[in-house]
Amino acid sequence: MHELLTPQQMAEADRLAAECIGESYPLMLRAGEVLAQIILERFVEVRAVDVLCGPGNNGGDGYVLATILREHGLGVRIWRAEEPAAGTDAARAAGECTVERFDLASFQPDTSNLVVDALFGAGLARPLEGVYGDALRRCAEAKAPILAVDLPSGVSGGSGQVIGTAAAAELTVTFFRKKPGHLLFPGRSLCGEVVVADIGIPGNVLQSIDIRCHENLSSSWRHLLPRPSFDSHKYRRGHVGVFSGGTTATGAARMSAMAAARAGAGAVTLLSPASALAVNAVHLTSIMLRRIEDPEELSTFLNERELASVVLGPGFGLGEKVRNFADVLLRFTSRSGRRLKVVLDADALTGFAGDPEPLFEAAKENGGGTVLTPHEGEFARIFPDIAAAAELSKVDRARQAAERSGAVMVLKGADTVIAYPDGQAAINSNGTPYLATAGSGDVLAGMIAGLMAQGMPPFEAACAAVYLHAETARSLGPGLIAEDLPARLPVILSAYLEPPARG
Ligand SMILES: NC(=O)C1=CN([C@@H]2O[C@H](COP(=O)(O)OP(=O)(O)OC[C@H]3O[C@@H](n4cnc5c(N)ncnc54)[C@H](O)[C@@H]3O)[C@@H](O)[C@H]2O)[C@@H](O)CC1
Ligand SMILES: [K+]
Repeated sequence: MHELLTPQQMAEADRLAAECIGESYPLMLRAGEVLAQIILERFVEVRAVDVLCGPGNNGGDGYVLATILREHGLGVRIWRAEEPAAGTDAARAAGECTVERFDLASFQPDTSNLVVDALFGAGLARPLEGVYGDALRRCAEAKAPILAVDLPSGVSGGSGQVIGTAAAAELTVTFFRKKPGHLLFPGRSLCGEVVVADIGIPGNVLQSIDIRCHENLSSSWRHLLPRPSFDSHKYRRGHVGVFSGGTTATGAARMSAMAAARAGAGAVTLLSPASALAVNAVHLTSIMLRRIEDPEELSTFLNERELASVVLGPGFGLGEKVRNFADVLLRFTSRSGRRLKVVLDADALTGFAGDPEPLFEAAKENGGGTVLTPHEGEFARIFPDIAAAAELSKVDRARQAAERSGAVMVLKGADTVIAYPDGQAAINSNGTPYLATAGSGDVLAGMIAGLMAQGMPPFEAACAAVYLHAETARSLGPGLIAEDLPARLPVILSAYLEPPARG
């Protein structure tokens, strides 16, 4: 159930289902029934319902719902600006519905009633304004309780962007599968709770649809989480290198290093400039320490020791050095024939601002073994044109950046998107505002490197790290600081290493 369908894919699923069943109308009847069931179960106090019906099939669901609710004795009124076009399922539903209609332009929300927003769903094609926008604005101002059918009207199912106007719902009932717009902000915050209802679309229609986007749930990667075998030794569990900044900027790398170790890497070495060796040494116990001053020393070290993955960027500093180090790391695999997976974060991204081509070239040479972890600001510095393209969803921005760089992209935020160069993408949905704290990104970079070092493929390692990072933060809650995350990670990780419960 973690597939996310674009509105076009959902229309295709509806079409295939109708082909299977013989007609599409039963799906609308079922949609109305499940909506009624949910309202009767969840809004037991409500005695009257105002159903706002649009001209398409979203409105059609509203007409079916209104009929059923009235049969259950609720006070029901329909508010509409236009009737559905003749010959559509919505027109049939409207024709079979004898609930009294009122003009949407005169709708004034009564906050003791439930408002059902069945104006527009998957078919939203232009900015929602005029009589529709005004009605939703009045709902928002009155803080009327709203149940949205499929999506809050005005929210794009594809991007989660508001097109024109939208009013926040308490509950959104969507059909068959979620859409990206339920998980991407601002759509996510306007949906309230999202319930996915079964309206009889057979699951096998998905076999004919090329799904490229998923909700980041553990079922996609849990089976790939590394488990040490009895004959493991520390280097077989993967050796991670993390690069430290200078004397006054060492903490970020130590947090990455600790996170890599807590994610299960067998050995972690902090690679520090000479100036910061003493300060790092004071703080390290199980993490090893080694001086790396310049690209030559780095190459020697890489040739000497079998590193599985590295983190470059947290607290590292900008300028030639970070660019040169990134180049050596990204080209190591093709030069040596030994696989080195590379996580570039923070300064290793900003270091390429204004001239990102060398980064993309080198990352491509690393053949899918690179993970870039920008937040929106860092993203805009290395992909300014993609960041500025307002028509692209966050998923499409991450995808285009992954394709351009040949790297797995972790575009961070409250709705972090993980994208693979082939277009596969996952949207994370368990984020928490407690993660908006200094150093949490350094921990994430270390977790990704730690999982990759143990052999987890980069895309799945990034998905798992993003999810487990958020889950760890949720378990800590108020007062969380980044240092808490690695310490807490083993508890969370062990829960996901248990075999999934049956059923
Ligand atoms: N078989 C199906 O296709 C099913 C569809 N279902 C419902 O159907 C919905 C999709 O139906 P539709 O494709 O008809 O799309 P909508 O009902 O979302 O809207 C399409 C109609 O709205 C108009 N429109 C679009 N944007 C507008 C705007 N900003 N201002 C004014 N008019 C605008 C279009 O011209 C079109 O007439 C889903 O969201 C779901 O609720 C469900 O009934 C389940 C079955
Ligand atoms: K709607």
